Amino acid sequence: MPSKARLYAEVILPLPLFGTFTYSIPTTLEGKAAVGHRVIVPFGRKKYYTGIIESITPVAPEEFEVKDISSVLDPWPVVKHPQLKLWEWIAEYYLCTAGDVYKAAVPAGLKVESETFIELNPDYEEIPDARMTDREAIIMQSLDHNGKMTPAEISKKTGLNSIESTISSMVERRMLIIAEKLIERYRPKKETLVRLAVDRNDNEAMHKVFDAVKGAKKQEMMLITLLDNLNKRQQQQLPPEVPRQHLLEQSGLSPAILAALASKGIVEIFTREINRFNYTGTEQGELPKLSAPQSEALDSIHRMFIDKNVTLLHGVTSSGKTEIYIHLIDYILKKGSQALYLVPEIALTTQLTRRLQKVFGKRVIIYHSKFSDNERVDIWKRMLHDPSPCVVIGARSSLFLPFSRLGLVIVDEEHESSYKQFDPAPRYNARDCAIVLASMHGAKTLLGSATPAIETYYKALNGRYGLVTLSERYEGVQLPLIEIVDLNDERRRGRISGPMSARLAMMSREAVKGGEQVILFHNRRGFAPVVVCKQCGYVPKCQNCDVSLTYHRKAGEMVCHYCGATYKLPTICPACKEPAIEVYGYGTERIEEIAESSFPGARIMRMDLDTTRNKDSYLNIINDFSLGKADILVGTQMVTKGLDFERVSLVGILNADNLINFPDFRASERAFNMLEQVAGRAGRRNKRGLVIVQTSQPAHPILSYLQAHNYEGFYEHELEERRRYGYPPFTRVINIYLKHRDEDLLIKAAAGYAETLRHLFGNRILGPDEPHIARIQSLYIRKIMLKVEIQASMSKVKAILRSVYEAQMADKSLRSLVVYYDVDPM
Ligand SMILES: Nc1ncnc2c1ncn2[C@@H]1O[C@H](COP(=O)(O)OP(=O)(O)OP(=O)(O)O)[C@@H](O)[C@H]1O
Ligand SMILES: [Zn+2]
Repeated sequence: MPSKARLYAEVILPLPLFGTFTYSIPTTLEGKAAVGHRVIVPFGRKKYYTGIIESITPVAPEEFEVKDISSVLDPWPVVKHPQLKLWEWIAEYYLCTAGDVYKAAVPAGLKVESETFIELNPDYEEIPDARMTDREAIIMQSLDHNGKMTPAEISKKTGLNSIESTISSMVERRMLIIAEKLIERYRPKKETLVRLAVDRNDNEAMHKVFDAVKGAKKQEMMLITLLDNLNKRQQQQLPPEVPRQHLLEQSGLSPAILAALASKGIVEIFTREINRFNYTGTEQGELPKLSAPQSEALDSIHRMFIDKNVTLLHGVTSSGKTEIYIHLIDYILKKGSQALYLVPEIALTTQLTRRLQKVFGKRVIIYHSKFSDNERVDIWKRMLHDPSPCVVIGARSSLFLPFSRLGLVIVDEEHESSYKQFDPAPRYNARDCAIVLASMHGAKTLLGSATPAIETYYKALNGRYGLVTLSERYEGVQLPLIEIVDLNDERRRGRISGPMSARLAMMSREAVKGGEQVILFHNRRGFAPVVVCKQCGYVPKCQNCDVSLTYHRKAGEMVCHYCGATYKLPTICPACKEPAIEVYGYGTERIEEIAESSFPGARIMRMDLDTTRNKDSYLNIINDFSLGKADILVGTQMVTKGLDFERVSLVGILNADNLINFPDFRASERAFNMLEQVAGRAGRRNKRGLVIVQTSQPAHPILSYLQAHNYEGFYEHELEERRRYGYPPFTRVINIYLKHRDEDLLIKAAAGYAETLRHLFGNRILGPDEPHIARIQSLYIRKIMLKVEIQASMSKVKAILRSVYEAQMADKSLRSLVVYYDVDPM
């Protein structure tokens, strides 16, 4: 029998393993399995995963036996061509695997995976004298009672801990069997509807229907409610069906009544899948009218885009960058394309959504990680099947949505470090990926900021990017006045108690009295960042991380801000046994409390990680503050950027030292940006705002640039430092992280690794160093830094890094060493 040539698929799996995996396409699936499709494939001994087909080839792999694809999940590709190209680029550039990118890019609901279930072996015959331990008996009973369960469920049901070894011994003795089952996590949303089972225009039939409910008052009422609704819907040209819930609520009758009508064959009750994506936006409204400088800037952007793919809009805070973005988006939508509007933090989507919906109505799509997985799948599906013009507002992961005709990407606050994902891989910078994504679509990118990243401004000045400047605030409001308060001096003069100088307290009080609002910014959350024994100096640390704990009073516990582990505050010092544990310092929780007592009558709100755990909490805080339901907003960096509150006249920065003193080459840049941004929240309308900066280093150069709102000056100063010490934009930095449970082994391994690298890269290698936090989640950490000249070939550099990795890992004793890279660290 002449065998037809087979086809093979290269499949990306959601696993941290390099490369793609080859599967054969069974003849039954030929034509159905194509690039970008979701497929279920077997992997390892028993597992099944959802993979994405990256490519198809007729060339059979030589060395090994390939397995078949088990099934193809959809009749269409779930990932489109430019997206796959972006994934490839990210994996290559950020030195991670395609699987890492896949995991981050696609909502979990689209990744059906197999899960391990344990069940009783129906063929197991109890041998009369076989001994069973108590634990085994309990597990047997529970499985008999509940049917198959995952190991975790068994643990929960039986209350037994560490059951893995018990289970595996029972499996070996054939008492239990392991089954793999595919779990689909995505649940489509369903709507239950009611329609009439007979033709409403058929008088005879309708007579019979009314006869059938004669005497049954409630059924008759229900029927009339239904008919009423159907009439109304007919007038509105809507389909002849009514949501069941609506009928029940309107009639005030029970589901049993409706069921009775159904059993008499009068109505039909049926369900239908609906997209959670909410189409109920308002209709398209007016575009904002631009001021003269804004229109000029918009024209310049259009002109820049003629020969530049990327343009930087450098506009001071409250200059109306958002309004310009809105005009650009409108232009793109009218051309029939889609736009992506990236913001660095979810908090920013709330105010923006409202501003954009006013103009673009239901064409605004919001996407970020606070959406439930089901909601994310629904948005994904909508984007997949509906290529019509839309604007997506989102945090970094919205980059991965299946755009079909992207025409414009806006990266607002492009300097923000939160665009960089630090953990887990892919450690990508969404701004830089957005530029690549746009170019893959032939689209343009607009970067916007009042404080551009040094690298971005450098590229703009050198002509790589277009540059458009907007140097005045909307309606010519002056940039806020910056007043520096010297904390040391205040202490000497006894003019400070607690976290607030007398000056800041007085100005806050005055602002509130005058009906204005105040933002107090402090970049530490919790109640007190220092817990210490007064007697012996003992400081409680996280058991998993090299981090001292922060006391959270409301929760009544100490928290590790790295891994989230919580501990009880000891009353007695575990080291010296004295009851001398004290808490010091200030976090936002404590500042809120102090503000409450210092400003009696003032209404105070707090916005930080602890008060914004769920999706609506941002919205509520921002809305309430906008509506003037509070006078003072205390917050962490969340309050610093992009937010637009009309009545804020005073911003207090409680401790600028926390920002300035950071041992890393980006510290000054980060501090300047954050200070300028938070200052920019003050006095955005009408009156000039005031910013009070408390610091013990009043002469620090950053602060004088801040006082003059002199971004260019700061840039020149910082660029000189970067040049002198060989940092970006003059070099490219790749940090190589090594982690291991065993510190001694790690120290040796890191020294060896750095030595090998130094042979190849010379003095471009720095370290190994112990990072600021040298142990996280029980793993010790060392960092090696590689700085390469900007002209060097990155593909060569990366090839060398890979070969070093392979050579090092050949040493069996380093098997469990974790190695990863952070390319362009922030
Ligand atoms: N052309 C305009 N018409 C009406 N209002 C405007 C106009 N331009 C700006 N504004 C108002 O001025 C305020 C500041 O504008 P916007 O928030 O766009 O500034 P921004 O440049 O994005 O500032 P930031 O960098 O601080 O985020 C907003 O409340 C906005 O509505
Ligand atoms: Zn920890």
